[in-house]
Amino acid sequence: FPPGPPRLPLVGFLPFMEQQLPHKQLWNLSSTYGPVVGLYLGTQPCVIVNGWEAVKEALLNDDLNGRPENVFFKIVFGGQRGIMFVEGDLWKEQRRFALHQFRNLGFAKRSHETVVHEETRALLQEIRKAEGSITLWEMLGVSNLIILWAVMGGTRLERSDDRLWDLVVRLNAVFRAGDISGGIVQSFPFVRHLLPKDHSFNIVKDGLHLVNDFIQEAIDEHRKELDPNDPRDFIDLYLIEMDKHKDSPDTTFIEQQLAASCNDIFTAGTETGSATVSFGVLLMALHPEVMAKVQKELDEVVGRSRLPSMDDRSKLPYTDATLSEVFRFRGAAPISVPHKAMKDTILQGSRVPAETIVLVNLYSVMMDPEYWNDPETFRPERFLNPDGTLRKDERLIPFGKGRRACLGESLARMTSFIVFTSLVHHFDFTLDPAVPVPNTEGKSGFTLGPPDFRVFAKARI
Ligand code: HEM
Repeated sequence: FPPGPPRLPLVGFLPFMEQQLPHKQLWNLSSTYGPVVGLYLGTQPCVIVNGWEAVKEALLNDDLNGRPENVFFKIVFGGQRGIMFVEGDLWKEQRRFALHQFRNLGFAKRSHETVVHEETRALLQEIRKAEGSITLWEMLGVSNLIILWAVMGGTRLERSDDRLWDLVVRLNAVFRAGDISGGIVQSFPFVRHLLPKDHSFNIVKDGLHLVNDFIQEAIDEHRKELDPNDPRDFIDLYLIEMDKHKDSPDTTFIEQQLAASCNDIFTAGTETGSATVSFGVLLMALHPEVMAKVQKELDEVVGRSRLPSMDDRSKLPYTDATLSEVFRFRGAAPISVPHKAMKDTILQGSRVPAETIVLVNLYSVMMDPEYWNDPETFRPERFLNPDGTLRKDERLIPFGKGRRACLGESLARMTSFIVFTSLVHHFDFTLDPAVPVPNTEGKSGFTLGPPDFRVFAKARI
C-alpha cells in the first residue's frame, strides 16, 4: 500500500481532513509521500493521486474506474443506482444508453443551442430588471436547471416557478454541506440515526429527497402521456426502453434506475455549471482589463444585435482562452468524483488493492507551479499561441479524462460558453463593496463553489 500519514484506529485520517479546500491539503501530502499517497477514510483504504503523470495514469487505468458505495444513494434510492455512483456492466449499459439518447435528442447540438439561447435571453432580462447589486449563483442555477430539464423532461420550466428557486437553493446547500470523503456516516452508517436535523448529512439527504420527489412526479406524468411512437425527451426514451425489457428479470432498465440517472444529471449539472460561470464573472470584476478585451472581441465578432453562438467560438480566441483559464483556475470539481479500484492494480509502481477508494486530484494538475509557472495568477494569455490563436493544453482537465470523464461535458461547455460570453457582452460587472471578497478560493463541499459576492451589472448593450 502506498506510503501516507499515520492513521488513528477506526477513524483513520478523517479527523485530520480539512473541510475547507481539502484539494490543497491532500496535494500537500505529496511533498512528503510522493504522487500516490495511501491513507484511511475511517476503515476504508484510500489513495490520493496528485500531479499530471500519476493522475493521467490513474484516469486511463480502467481497473480504477469503479465507484465506492455512496451512503446517500443507498438511503435515497435503496442501493447504488444511476450513472455516477455505479460501476461494472450496470454503469457501462446505463452510461452508453444516456449518451446515445442524448445524442439522438440533439444533446449539445444545434437544437440545444436554441434552448440555451432562449434561457440566456431570459437571464439577461432578469438581470437588467434587477435593482442594485445581485448575487448570481441562484439566477444561474435556475438557468441550468431549465436547460437540463429541457433535455430530460422535455417541457420548458418557467423562471417564475418557485419550485425551481427552492430546488436551486437546496441543491446548493447539498453541494456545500457534502464532503468528498463521505464523512463519518460513509464509514459508520448507523451513526446517522444519532445526528441532529441540521447536520450536513441530513441536509444532503433531505435535499436529495426533494430532487427525487420532483423527478418522480415528472416520471409519473410522462407514464400517463407516453406515446411510444413519438418520444419527447430522455424520460420517454427510458420508459420505452423499460417496456422493451419488461419480461427480462435481470434488466437494469427499471424505474428506480431512471429516477437515479435523472437525479445524477440534474444534480451534477446544476451546481457545477453555475459555479463555473459565477467564478467567471467574479474574475471579470476582479480583472477589468481582461473583461474589456473579451468585450472588444465579442463586439468585433458578434456585433451588438445577437447572442454569441458556438459557431463564433473559433473566431473568439481571447474569449475562449479566458474561459479555459476560468476552468483551470477554479475548476468546479477539484477532486473529481471518487473512483475505486475494481481489482488489485499498480499505480506509479505502488500496489493499489481492490476496493481502495481513489481520490484523483485534478487541482494538483491544473495548478502545478512547475508546469504553469504562475498558476495563482489569472492569466488567459497562457492559453494563446504567439500568433493569437487558442492553445489547447492536455493538462486542462476540469471534466476529468478517460472512460469515466464527465458525461455532460459537451452540454456544459456549450452552456458555459454561451451564458458567460452573453453576460460579459451585455454587462460591465463591478463588485459590490458591501460584500468584501478576501480571496477567490471558493467554498468546498462535494464540488467547489464561488465565495459569497455581489456584483453591479451595468448594461453596455
Ligand atoms: C462545468 C460543469 C461541469 C464540470 C466541471 C463537471 C465535471 C465532472 C467531473 C470532474 C466528473 C468526474 C469524472 C471522473 O469520475 O473521473 C463528472 C462526472 C459526471 N458528470 Fe459532470 N461536470 C460538469 C457538468 C455536467 C453536466 C451539465 C452534466 C449533465 C448533463 C454532468 C453529468 C455528469 C455525470 C452523469 C457524471 C458521471 C459520469 C460517470 O460516472 O460515468 N456534468 N463531471
